[in-house]
Amino acid sequence: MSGKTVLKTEHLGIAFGGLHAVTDFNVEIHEHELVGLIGPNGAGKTTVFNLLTGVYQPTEGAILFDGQVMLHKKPHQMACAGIARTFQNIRLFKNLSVLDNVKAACNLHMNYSVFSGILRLPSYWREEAQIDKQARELLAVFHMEDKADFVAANLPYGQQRKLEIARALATGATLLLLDEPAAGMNPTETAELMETISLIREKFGVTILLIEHDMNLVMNICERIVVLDYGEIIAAGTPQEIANDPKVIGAYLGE
Ligand SMILES: Nc1ncnc2c1ncn2[C@@H]1O[C@H](COP(=O)(O)OP(=O)(O)OP(=O)(O)O)[C@@H](O)[C@H]1O
Repeated sequence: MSGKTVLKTEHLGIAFGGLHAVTDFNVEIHEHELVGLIGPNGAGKTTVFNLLTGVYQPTEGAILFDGQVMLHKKPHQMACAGIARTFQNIRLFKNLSVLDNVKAACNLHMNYSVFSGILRLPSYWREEAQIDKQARELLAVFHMEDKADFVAANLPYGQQRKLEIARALATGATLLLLDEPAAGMNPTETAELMETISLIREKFGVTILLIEHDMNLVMNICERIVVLDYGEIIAAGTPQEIANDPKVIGAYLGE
């Protein structure tokens, strides 16, 4: 596999009391890769995302991001380092406009001081104008520029999901973790989402790890797939290899 390693986990694991939700999770993901993380309900997929984003601290193993060991990092520190995510249940600022949702994420890297922000000094306005421009450009990539002033809660479901991805990208992330991006979407919205995911990978050069139950989406756009069952990796490989793996078939059929 070519390209530098963006994310590496070494024997990553977490136990909640006696329950080992994730055990000995080892993956290596390279720059620009699009990797799927699949598995039956309760297999530990979201827990892996919570570990990678600092929501949970591992009880075993390590996470390396861009070659750095990410030890005891909080969610905002993971975001600043370049790991952004979306959620299974959409978490937008529902009462804010579409544009403000994206701008709030851009603010992660704002440089003006609190002082110039409070006093509205020229440096604040310069940066504010720049962020406005960036946010609108990002919305245009998602064909949502005409929705900039809509209240987020009023968008159709599929567009709320797209906005969540736009917001994750606006943080300047290099690794995007998408938790069931197609959940609740109709086939047309899912097809459009698949195009959007491919497009943003090309345009922004991001690396993507996605959890998804829609096998059509996973098999079509992922280059590699990692399969979890009862918190452990039972298979990893190309979509073709995964589709024919007896362990995977067994896990899905509950054997
Ligand atoms: N904070 C927690 N405390 C206790 N148990 C937890 C916690 N978070 C997750 N678990 C347990 O860890 C296991 C894995 O859950 P997780 O949500 O990661 O699965 P999943 O693969 O994402 O499932 P789904 O596809 O249904 O979303 C489950 O048994 C769950 O109950």
